Amino acid sequence: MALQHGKTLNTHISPDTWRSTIILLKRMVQQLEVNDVNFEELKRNLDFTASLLEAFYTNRTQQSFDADDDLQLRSDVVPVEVRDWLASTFTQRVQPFSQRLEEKPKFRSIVHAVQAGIFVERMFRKAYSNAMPDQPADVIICLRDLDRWSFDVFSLDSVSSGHSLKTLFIELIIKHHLNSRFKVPLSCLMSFLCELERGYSKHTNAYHNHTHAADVTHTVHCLLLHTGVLYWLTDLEVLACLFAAAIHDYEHTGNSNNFHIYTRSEMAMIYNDRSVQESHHVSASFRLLQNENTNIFMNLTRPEWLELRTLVIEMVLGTDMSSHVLQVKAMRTCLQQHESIDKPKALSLILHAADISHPAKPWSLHSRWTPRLMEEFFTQGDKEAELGLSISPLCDRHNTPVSQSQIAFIEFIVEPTFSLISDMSEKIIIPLIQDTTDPSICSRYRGLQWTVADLVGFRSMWMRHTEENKSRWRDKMKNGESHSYESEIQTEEETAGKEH
Ligand SMILES: Nc1nc2c(ncn2[C@@H]2O[C@@H]3COP(=O)(O)O[C@H]3[C@H]2O)c(=O)[nH]1
Ligand SMILES: [Mg+2]
Ligand SMILES: [Zn+2]
Repeated sequence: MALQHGKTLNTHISPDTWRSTIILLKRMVQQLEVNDVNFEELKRNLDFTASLLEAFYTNRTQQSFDADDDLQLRSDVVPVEVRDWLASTFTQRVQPFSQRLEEKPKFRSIVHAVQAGIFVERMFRKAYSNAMPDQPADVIICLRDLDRWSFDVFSLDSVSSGHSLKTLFIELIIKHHLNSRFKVPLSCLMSFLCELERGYSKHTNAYHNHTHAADVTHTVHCLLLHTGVLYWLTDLEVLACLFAAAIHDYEHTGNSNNFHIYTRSEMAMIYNDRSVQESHHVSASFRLLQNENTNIFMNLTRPEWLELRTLVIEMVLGTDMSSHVLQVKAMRTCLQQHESIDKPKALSLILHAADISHPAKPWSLHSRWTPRLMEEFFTQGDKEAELGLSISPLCDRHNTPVSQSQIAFIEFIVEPTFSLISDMSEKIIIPLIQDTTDPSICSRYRGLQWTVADLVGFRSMWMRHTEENKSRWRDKMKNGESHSYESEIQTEEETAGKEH
């Protein structure tokens, strides 16, 4: 029994986490023995162990991802069209990672980490939001859920009159104290965000618009918070993460990179077919900063600015889906070989995970993103048909198995990525906790202890959602899914009607 457990744990929950749990349980017993019980703490610790056991239980039924065999697509399970799409989108052999200066991960001091833990704990528990004072009441109410994985960005977009990206970005910058730390002029920030939102509307995309950018920015914030990776970062790195998320699809054309390459678009010519759109998103966003009125980083020192730019470029280029397999493989190998984790690689993976996170969110959100994305794919298919090109996989509005493709996307792409993020975060966070030997820090230990609990809870939370979403898609398949877009839109409206 013990051996069997150990085997499963190696893939999903690290021995360090189990050790921390045992310490926690022993501490609870000691407290009970001497009748020194803090009910809040006891409840939190029990929550933690329950979440861990829940994650363990779910893991046993979870299909594991073997990075050595790329996507491991079994032809009897995945339809040909979906397999073609997965292979052409995620396994393209691209250029090796660019050489960067050998950079050892820089840990914030443990004192810093513990302080951050307490700070984050406070952020979570705060019953009010730090919203700008002149925000409408509905916006303030909506932003109270900002730290929650189930935060509804569609609601924020509606109560902020279509300014979810602007509202959310400002809120997060203030929340992380980055405006004061980097002396970001508020007027510049406003103008920059207006331009950013304008760029996201340029091609009137159903999916790749400012709401998606707001969603990804929020998700990056949540990932940093719930995994505890936030404690590992400097303020500048947090700023880089939020900025990269906000700009990561700026001026997206609504087409795939392959479409740009096949049609020899202007962008493909400029960027030599390499990460065509991602290169544009970064380049065009940095161009915005060239203008004095929109230069939100005007008060950064030159080294700060260079470090931020390097990080943002690497993170946004890492959202090119054709680098998915390489990214996942490299991080898996790093974890397996107990190498130190490269910060830019870790942060790129977090942005990539946030970019594909909606299938790991509640169905009420996932079911609203899917038809938007499908409509964008189908619009490209219509263009391809018009141009006499063959229609790309998943882009034929009359013949696309949406449910099957979503199940495959969740199983082969989303779950392995989130599993990796969870493992990586454990590896980053556990040493921060174990190194806590200074007695003055021990008294503040509870903040970080709580974070480990949150990290374990995070794993079981996303697993619950991916399982639920796959099961919803399976039900749709059983009920005879029509391959037409109209039926998907109707489903979305029904869902929204039922759940709101
Ligand atoms: N098939 C499928 N692809 C998705 C889904 N969510 C995101 N993606 C793809 O993942 C990509 C991530 O980067 P982008 O946001 O540029 O474009 C996104 C889509 O191409 C999904 O639910 N299903
Ligand atoms: Mg993109
Ligand atoms: Zn995106």
